[in-house]
Amino acid sequence: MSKSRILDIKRETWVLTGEGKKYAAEGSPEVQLFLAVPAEGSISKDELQKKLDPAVFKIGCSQAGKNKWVEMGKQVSRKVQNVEDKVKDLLLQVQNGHALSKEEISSLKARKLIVPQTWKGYSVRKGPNYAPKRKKAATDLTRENLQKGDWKELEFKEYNFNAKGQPAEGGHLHPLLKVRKQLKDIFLQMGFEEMPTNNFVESSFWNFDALFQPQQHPARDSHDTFFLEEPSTTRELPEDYVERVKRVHESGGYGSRGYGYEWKREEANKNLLRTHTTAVSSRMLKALAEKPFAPKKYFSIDRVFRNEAVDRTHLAEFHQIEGLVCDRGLTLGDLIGVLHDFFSRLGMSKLRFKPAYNPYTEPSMEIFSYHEGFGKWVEVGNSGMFRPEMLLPMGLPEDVHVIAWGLSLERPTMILYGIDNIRDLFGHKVDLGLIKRNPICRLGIS
Ligand SMILES: N[C@@H](Cc1ccccc1)C(=O)O
Repeated sequence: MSKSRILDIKRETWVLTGEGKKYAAEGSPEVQLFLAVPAEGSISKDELQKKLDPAVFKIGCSQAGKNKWVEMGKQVSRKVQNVEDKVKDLLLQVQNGHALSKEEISSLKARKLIVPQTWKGYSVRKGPNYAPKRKKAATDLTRENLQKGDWKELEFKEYNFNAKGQPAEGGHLHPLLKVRKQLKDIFLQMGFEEMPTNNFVESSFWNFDALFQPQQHPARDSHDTFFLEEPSTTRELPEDYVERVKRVHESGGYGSRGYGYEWKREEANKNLLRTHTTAVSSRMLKALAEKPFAPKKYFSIDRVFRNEAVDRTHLAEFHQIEGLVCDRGLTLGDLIGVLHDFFSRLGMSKLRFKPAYNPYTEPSMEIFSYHEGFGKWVEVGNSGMFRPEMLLPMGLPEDVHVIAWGLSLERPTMILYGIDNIRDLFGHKVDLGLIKRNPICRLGIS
C-alpha cells in the first residue's frame, strides 16, 4: 500500500463557550440592556446598572452603543423602537450544528462566545499493489508444474529458515497403562508385593487342578480355553504335590469328600494360555508353603486369555487384577474390610456383595459398586476365601487362610474414560486420538 493512498482528514467545527451558552439561553447583553431601557422617556445610568448583571451591563452598554440602539449619557434612552437579537440567533445556529459565514464566525470568536473543535481522521484507499492483484507465490514444485512446464513462470516463495517447526509429539501412555499404574500404586500403598506374571503359557495343572477345579469343568473345554498345540504338554510338575492334588480331587481328605471321579494326569499336563492370574497365585502359595510360614500380601496385574465370542464388552484377551492376603485366622470379615479399603482408594466407596460360586473359593462373593454416573450398581469383581482342598495339599498350616479377589483392568478403565466398546480401548482398532486426548488420568470412578 503506497503512502499517497492515505489522506489526512481534519474537520473544524465550532462549539459554544460557557458565556455563549448563557446568551443563547437568555439573550445577548446588548438586547438585555435595550429591553431594560424604557420605551418612552429615559432611565438614569445608575438605575440601569442596578437592573442588570455587571458583565451584561458592561458589554451591553458598549455593544448597544455601537449598534446605535441607545443614547448613552447620565440618562439613557432608546434611539430605535425595536431590535433583533442577531447574536442569540447565531449562537443557536452554532448550537444546532449549522454552518455560519466567515464574518459571523469571526465576530462570535472575537467575543469569545464560540471556540473551535477539531476532528482528525484518515481516508485509506486500495493502491495499485493491493494483494488480490498480486501473483500468488508457489510454495511447492509439483508434478503438474513439471509436466506442464509452468514452473518456468512460477514465482516461488522463499524459505523461511526462522519459522518455528510443528511442535513435536511427546509420548503418551495408553489409558490401560495409566489405570494399571494407579492400581499398582494402590496395592503398594496397602503393603502388597507384586507377583511375577511373565508366563502367559501355563499348564492345566497350575491353572485348574491346583485350584481344585474338576477336570470335567466346562471352563476346561476348548470352547472356553486356548490349548497349546506346540508344546502341547508341560515338561515337569512337582510329583509329590501332584499326587496330593489327584487324591483330593478323587477322594478328598482334609475334611472333604472330593469330587469322586478318576483324575487324569494327561489332562493336567495340557498346556494352555492362562485363563486367570489365579494360576500365578496358586504357584506363589505353593512356594510359600515350602518355607516356614510367614504372612504375605500379593498382587498382580497382567494379561489372561479366554476363548470368548468377541463383542463390545468381551475380548479373547484382557488384563486381570488379582490381590490376595495369606495369614493365620483370616475371616470373611477381613475380606470385606480389605475390599472396602481397596475399592474406596479407586473412588468406589459404596460396595455390595452377592454370594457366588468359584471351584476354588468358599465362600465366594461377587462385588458390586454403586456408580453415581450410571445411577446403578455395577459388578466390579469377584472374590472369596480359598478352599482347604486347595491350600492344604500345598502344605500350608491348617489355620492359615487366604482371602483373594480379582477384577478386570478394562472395566474400571472403560468407566473412567467413558468408553463403551472394549475394541476402542484394546487391539489394533484403537484410535491414537484417544491416547493423545487423555494425557492425564483422573482418579475416582464413581
Ligand atoms: N479368578 C477369578 C477371580 C478371583 C480371584 C480370586 C478369588 C476369587 C475370584 C476370575 O477369573 O474371575
